[in-house]
Amino acid sequence: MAAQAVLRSSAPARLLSGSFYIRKGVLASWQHYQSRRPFSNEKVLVELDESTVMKMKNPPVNSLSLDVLTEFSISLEKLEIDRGCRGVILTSAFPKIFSAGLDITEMCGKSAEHYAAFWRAVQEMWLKLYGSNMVTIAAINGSSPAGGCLMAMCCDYRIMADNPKFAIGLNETQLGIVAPFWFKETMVNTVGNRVTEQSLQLGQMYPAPDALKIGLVDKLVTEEKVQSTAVAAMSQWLAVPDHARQITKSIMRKPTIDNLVKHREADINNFVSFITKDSIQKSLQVYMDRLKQKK
Ligand SMILES: CCCCC/C=C\CCCC/C=C/C(=O)SCCNC(=O)CCNC(=O)[C@H](O)C(C)(C)COP(=O)(O)OP(=O)(O)OC[C@H]1O[C@@H](n2cnc3c(N)ncnc32)[C@H](O)[C@@H]1OP(=O)(O)O
Repeated sequence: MAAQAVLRSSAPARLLSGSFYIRKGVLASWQHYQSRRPFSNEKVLVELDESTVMKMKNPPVNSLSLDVLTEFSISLEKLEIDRGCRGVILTSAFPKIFSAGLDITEMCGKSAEHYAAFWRAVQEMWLKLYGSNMVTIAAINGSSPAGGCLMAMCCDYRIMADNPKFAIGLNETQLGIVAPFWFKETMVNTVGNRVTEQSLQLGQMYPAPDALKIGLVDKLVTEEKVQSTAVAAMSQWLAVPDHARQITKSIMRKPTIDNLVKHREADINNFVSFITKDSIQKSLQVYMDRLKQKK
């Protein structure tokens, strides 16, 4: 029930509405006490040290299952209403993998109701992260295909481990599926139209150095320095007055967010009718089999 309640609330209210601050003020004291403690979730750890760090921990590859997405949205919502938290670093608990993207098993052989619930959870994660009032920094400590890349692109700043074996991109077409319009818009807002057009059609994954060249990530550092560099970047971003930074972020992102909010139900219906097609189910199955065979 709690998960559903959170999943129905919408992120733009956080980024765009003044009432958010009133709510923050009223609830601040007990929330401050509550949320300054680390959360002990199963698959999304929230550590409150020098900086607030959200660590995805869904072995083996941090695929974004319905559970992970739900837990992620709830954790982010908790931080969002915590006045003591102005910024969050998003990373992975595992070396070498940031996130393998959406959990393909959630999109195979399930009911239409399941697909609809799953897709709503994907949308909610995006609305909350892309629409966050907080400074969000992705510490990309490994590969990050598709939904993993989307999460990273939702952040304000991206630091990636400097290893050409780690790649990032929206590779959906390689699976025989299509990145929806709001994935596309997030990428356009990050790297521009021309690069997005080519990347999406080819389903291109960019090794870290190439990701830096096209502006998909902002900085490369050695694997060991990813998190400390994120902490340093966070202090830089937090030196800017919150209200000015938040309004600017909102001006930049509002049209993209509004577009999904407006078409949210149609987007769910589109996803369900697309993913239930036999040909798409077959493509996903072939892709999964190939993943398993590569060992
Ligand atoms: C016209 C309108 C359109 C409307 C919308 C329509 C369509 C919907 C679009 C949906 C958008 C989709 C977004 C996505 O995110 S799809 C997921 C894409 N992800 C990938 O392609 C990543 C695949 N995985 C990998 O490339 C590699 O696993 C790796 C992440 C680079 C890690 O490599 P490695 O360390 O070598 O691990 P393994 O490959 O051995 O994998 C370990 C086990 O994990 C399983 N696995 C991997 N990825 C996933 C995944 N995304 N979901 C579920 N399971 C995954 C893999 O099969 C291995 O399992 P096993 O141990 O049981 O063999």
